[in-house]
Amino acid sequence: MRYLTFALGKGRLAKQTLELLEQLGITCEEMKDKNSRKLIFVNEELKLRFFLAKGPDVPTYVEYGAADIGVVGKDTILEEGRKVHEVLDLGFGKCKMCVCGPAEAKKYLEHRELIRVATKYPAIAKDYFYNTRHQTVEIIKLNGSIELAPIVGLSEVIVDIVETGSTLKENGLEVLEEVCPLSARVIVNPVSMRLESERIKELLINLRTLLKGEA
Ligand SMILES: Nc1ncnc2c1ncn2[C@@H]1O[C@H](COP(=O)(O)OP(=O)(O)OP(=O)(O)O)[C@@H](O)[C@H]1O
Ligand SMILES: O=P(O)(O)OC[C@H]1O[C@H](OP(=O)(O)OP(=O)(O)O)[C@H](O)[C@@H]1O
Repeated sequence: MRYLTFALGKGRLAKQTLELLEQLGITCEEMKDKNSRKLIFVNEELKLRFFLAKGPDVPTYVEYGAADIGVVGKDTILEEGRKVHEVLDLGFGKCKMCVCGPAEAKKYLEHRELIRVATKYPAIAKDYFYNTRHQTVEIIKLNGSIELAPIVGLSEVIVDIVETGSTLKENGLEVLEEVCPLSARVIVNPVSMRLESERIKELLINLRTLLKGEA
């Protein structure tokens, strides 16, 4: 039997993903060793391999088949646009992609003005402004602390993730429009989906049953 390989996004989603897999009896003891510099972890008994990667790299590993299955935020799936099957909403990591800014920026949206939009998600921002709002804008890619942009005058608005809203509030900004809801999703390589359909289907059925029980 060949190994089934999982790519998990580092950071916020990793812990809950591992906890969920553990509830299905899929454990990887080695992965819990915080001092280890090892990148790939193996469960010999179940013939499974796991690795942690930067979120945006997860769909890349899955598209190329270097991982059969991945767990990543919906934002990353939309932004990366990779050829993968999105098969399950895990229901955690819930947040929203929003257009945010100071209250005064509402008028730029109402009048569809040529404004600057700072974001870590240029593809999502472009799709939203051009295809949904039909508004021409200049998109500026940033890599973090996006809320700074309208404060220091880099852009009129931002497109960013909002969870509790406290980052916005503490910086005098607000949600101006909601782009889409987000949560952690399971993605699968299209070829693996056919070649390993039995094992993958069983895993998905077990995950769905577990999630229903938790709902
Ligand atoms: N408050 C939040 N901020 C950012 N992402 C969140 C939040 N709540 C849930 N998420 C989800 O968690 C995923 C992973 O977020 P995390 O910040 O760990 O990774 P990242 O954005 O790639 O971070 P970094 O750039 O710091 O490595 C996001 O893609 C998103 O789907
Ligand atoms: O609505 P809230 O609960 O305040 O969460 C939203 C904030 O969290 C994320 O930033 P993150 O902590 O990932 O840091 P970053 O801005 O450097 O990416 C996101 O980009 C927002 O800034």
